[in-house]
Amino acid sequence: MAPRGLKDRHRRGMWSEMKPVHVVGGGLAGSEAAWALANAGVPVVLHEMRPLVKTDAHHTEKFAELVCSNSFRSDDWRGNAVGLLHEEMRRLGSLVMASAGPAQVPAGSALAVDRDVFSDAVTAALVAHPLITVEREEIKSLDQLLSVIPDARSAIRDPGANDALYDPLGPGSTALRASGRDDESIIFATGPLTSPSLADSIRNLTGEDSLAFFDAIAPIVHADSIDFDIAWKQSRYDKEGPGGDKAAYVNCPMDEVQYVAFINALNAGAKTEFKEWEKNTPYFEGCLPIEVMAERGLDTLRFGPMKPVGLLDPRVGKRAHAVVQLRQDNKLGTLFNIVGFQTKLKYGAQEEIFRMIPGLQNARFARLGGIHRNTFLNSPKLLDGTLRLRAEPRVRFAGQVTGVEGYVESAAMGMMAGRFAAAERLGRAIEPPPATTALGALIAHVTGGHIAGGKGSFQPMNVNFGLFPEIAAPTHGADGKKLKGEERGRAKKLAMAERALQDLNSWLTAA
Ligand SMILES: Cc1cc2nc3c(=O)[nH]c(=O)nc-3n(C[C@H](O)[C@H](O)[C@H](O)COP(=O)(O)OP(=O)(O)OC[C@H]3O[C@@H](n4cnc5c(N)ncnc54)[C@H](O)[C@@H]3O)c2cc1C
Repeated sequence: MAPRGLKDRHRRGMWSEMKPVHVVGGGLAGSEAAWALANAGVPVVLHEMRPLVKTDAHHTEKFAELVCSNSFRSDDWRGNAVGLLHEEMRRLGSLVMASAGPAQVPAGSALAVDRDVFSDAVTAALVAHPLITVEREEIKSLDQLLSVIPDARSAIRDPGANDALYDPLGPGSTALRASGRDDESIIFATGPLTSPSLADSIRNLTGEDSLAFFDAIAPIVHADSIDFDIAWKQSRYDKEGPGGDKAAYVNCPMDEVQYVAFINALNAGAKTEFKEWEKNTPYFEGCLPIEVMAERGLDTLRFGPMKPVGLLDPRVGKRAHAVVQLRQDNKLGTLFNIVGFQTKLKYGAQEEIFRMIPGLQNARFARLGGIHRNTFLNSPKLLDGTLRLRAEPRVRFAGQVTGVEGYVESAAMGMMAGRFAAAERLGRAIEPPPATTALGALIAHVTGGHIAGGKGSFQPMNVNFGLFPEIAAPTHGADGKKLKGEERGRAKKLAMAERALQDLNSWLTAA
């Protein structure tokens, strides 16, 4: 997948003089960052600690491993912000998007993949690229790849103080060049499970002490252990997927008595104990453990992941009181994950309680749910507009550790960090994409565009239209009729998406 001519130019030694950019972490973000750099003609050393050092969630040594769900969520750019992000990434040559296409499995209007086919494709592309060298090692501290660390704490007290000094095109460049430090460039894309020693080093440099909190993993069930005399296949509201498939999900119905018993069992089930350092750390709101939702009230789950709307139980010809949905997890269709059922219940309790779900009474679990750490920076305070650490601008961050949430968002932030670092290395000016685009809106979120002065409490976020600048919503449809409620909302999203793609194209042309 490397662009034509790159291999030849590499063989002729055109880049032999150029110092590589180091990318630490070969997850979603690190893979995209390495790809963006290498395709711009910049050599890359990609450092990945797996399989020598493991994380609590990864199971393989592949790049861009999907640790939980196999879904990149909606692929519809016209009505959904993550679908728009897919489209923008495709236009910028995303490796993740290119590898997802051939790995796709049925999931209605969502883009879901066979996780092995997907990661194999990303890994093969990176390993084959002539400008990418892979090093399997843990980078234990920020300064392991840097010659000298400046007085970071003073820069934290006065954010931006180092900006001019380190700007490769700015007034301080000459002094840095003389010291041989201006061509050092590292992207840390070590993700929510950044190894503890590196996390300590980041904390020491930034002075931040609130880098960790958690979210949880949903269980995966073997398809042949689902009882299809009870469960049935149907997409919510019979929404069509790409191949016209209206039955992408497996649905397990519950009546009121079964539902109440299930909630009681969740509330009583044995939970994983929090470690001392994990206490008082908040969850991702979008990824709450099922038992935490159950604690919030009897009907919370019925209005969340167990909502029965848009689904008709064919056995009785009516809507169930609650429905548990499962989504295909691999290309073969042999595994299904329980949608939204991330959990911190103990393994024994999970098997017992999830087998109370009608249709899953004999379920065999390929993977049970789990609990994990999530490491992220207070980015509005720490990072500049091109994702550089203000206190040490030779260092960039990318991916989930910057405070975005989700596979696609993490990959997007890797792609942008790679493009910024490539432009810097090649001596080209680069502006972040406009905030009217999904990519620009995400960067604005993490670098403080939406939090005045970078103050306030910063929380990781999925891409959503709430991050985009306002647009006047169309009041009338193409047929001249006045739009109402939901119609107007849809028209507004479409207008925002069209504006985004237009602005992205202008930005790409100007770059
Ligand atoms: C358990 C779990 C479940 C999740 N479930 C979902 C989900 O279902 N859907 C979703 O959209 N998002 C999910 N996320 C959130 C997030 O989108 C993913 O974690 C995503 O993989 C983040 O991409 P990343 O590239 O930033 O980090 P990662 O993909 O985790 O990549 C980071 C890489 O850095 C390596 N690394 C770490 N420290 C070092 C070091 N010191 N030296 C060298 N290498 C290092 C790791 O081994 C890893 O390969 C989940 C996160 C976790 C932890």
